[in-house]
Amino acid sequence: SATAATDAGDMLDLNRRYDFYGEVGQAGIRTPPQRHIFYMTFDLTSPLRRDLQVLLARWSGAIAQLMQGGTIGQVEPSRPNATGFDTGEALDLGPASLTVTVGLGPKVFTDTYGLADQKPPLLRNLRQLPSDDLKPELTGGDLSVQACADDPQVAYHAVRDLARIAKDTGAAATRWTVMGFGRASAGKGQTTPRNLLGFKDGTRNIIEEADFEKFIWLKEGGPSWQRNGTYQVVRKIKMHIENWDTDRIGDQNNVFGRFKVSGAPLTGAEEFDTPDFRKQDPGGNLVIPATAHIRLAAHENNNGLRILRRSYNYTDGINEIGLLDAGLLFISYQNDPAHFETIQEKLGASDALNEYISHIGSGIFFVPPAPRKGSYIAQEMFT
Ligand SMILES: C=CC1=C(C)c2cc3[nH]c(cc4nc(cc5[nH]c(cc1n2)c(C)c5CCC(=O)O)C(CCC(=O)O)=C4C)c(C)c3C=C
Ligand SMILES: [Fe+2]
Repeated sequence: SATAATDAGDMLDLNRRYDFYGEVGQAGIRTPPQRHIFYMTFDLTSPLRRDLQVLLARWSGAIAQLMQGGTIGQVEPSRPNATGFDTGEALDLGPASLTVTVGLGPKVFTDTYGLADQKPPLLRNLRQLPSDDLKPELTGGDLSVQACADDPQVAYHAVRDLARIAKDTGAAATRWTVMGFGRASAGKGQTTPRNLLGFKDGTRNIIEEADFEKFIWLKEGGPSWQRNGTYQVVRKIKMHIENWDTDRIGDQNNVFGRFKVSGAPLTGAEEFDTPDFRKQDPGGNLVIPATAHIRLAAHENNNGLRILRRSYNYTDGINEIGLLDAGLLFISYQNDPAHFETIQEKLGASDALNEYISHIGSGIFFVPPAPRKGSYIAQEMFT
């Protein structure tokens, strides 16, 4: 059709704002995906516990103000020789549904910071997975910041001003970053968007509250302050889109096990029809092929495992040989990082999509619950 999606969750309201404090998990996880992301990781640069503590406190205060559409300090100080605190480029743009989600990497929970005994029980580096082609400069990080908004400049401003605070405290320095667009996942009330391969992405995602309780928020194990936290896995996945564009449509549909335009499974007619993984054609071949992405990833074929996907499309422009350089910033949330590994172990080994993608970046972070008002992210781990 020639019209844009008009589900309630697709309507842009640049005055919409979310709360940083007091929610179950941090904002930016269950929040219906906004249109843009600026994702950045940081390395810790100070060995001092106090510096990390001050950074998390100052980030929290700043994020709370930014999510309300405010500045984090003066843009134009009255004394002419003073420096502005807020860089100013988001003035007048509104809150634009900004959420900033902060994650803590494995190095936070070490003796360096006296935090080894506070380590989230399941936090560790991901194991090496089949088909990994990870570049060190796009991998790892001790802190992550996921800023999402309906205006890209609002998201960028948030990350930029948080990076300034990191530098100012001497606690952390930038490591790797991805700017993404065209949310490649759907939340409640949203039309399923498309990734850069042209397929609807996010059809069978976690939506219901009961599933968030079951698969996303941490409920037990570890220190009590970690309750309602979750684990964030991020993968920068390059897509060889120029090769993809030369592939026959029948093959493209077989790669995913779905029809490109409707998003319906190859065994159905409508997007939300349940795939029938047993169905065979008259020749005895599986209608959804053995190597189809959805067959390998579906909870029916993974002992009921489900993860929340909150990905975005990205482009890095043109590569060194003149090809379009683009892909998917895949972000998933789950209450055990092994759930991601179990699915990716299968995908990395057998997915027909592997011909067209490479996992080039990776990170894993514990995302603490939302702080209470007057408190800051992970404050309890310092007490
Ligand atoms: C390890 C987890 C996953 C990675 C990595 C991943 C990469 C990836 N996916 C697409 C496109 C689609 N994925 C779809 C479904 C889907 N993908 C995963 C997991 C990973 N994907 C799951 C768990 C599911 C749901 C499976 C199911 O229950 O049926 C789909 C189909 C539509 C949908 O349900 O979202 C598409 C399309 C790309 C392009 C990609 C890497 C670049
Ligand atoms: Fe997928």
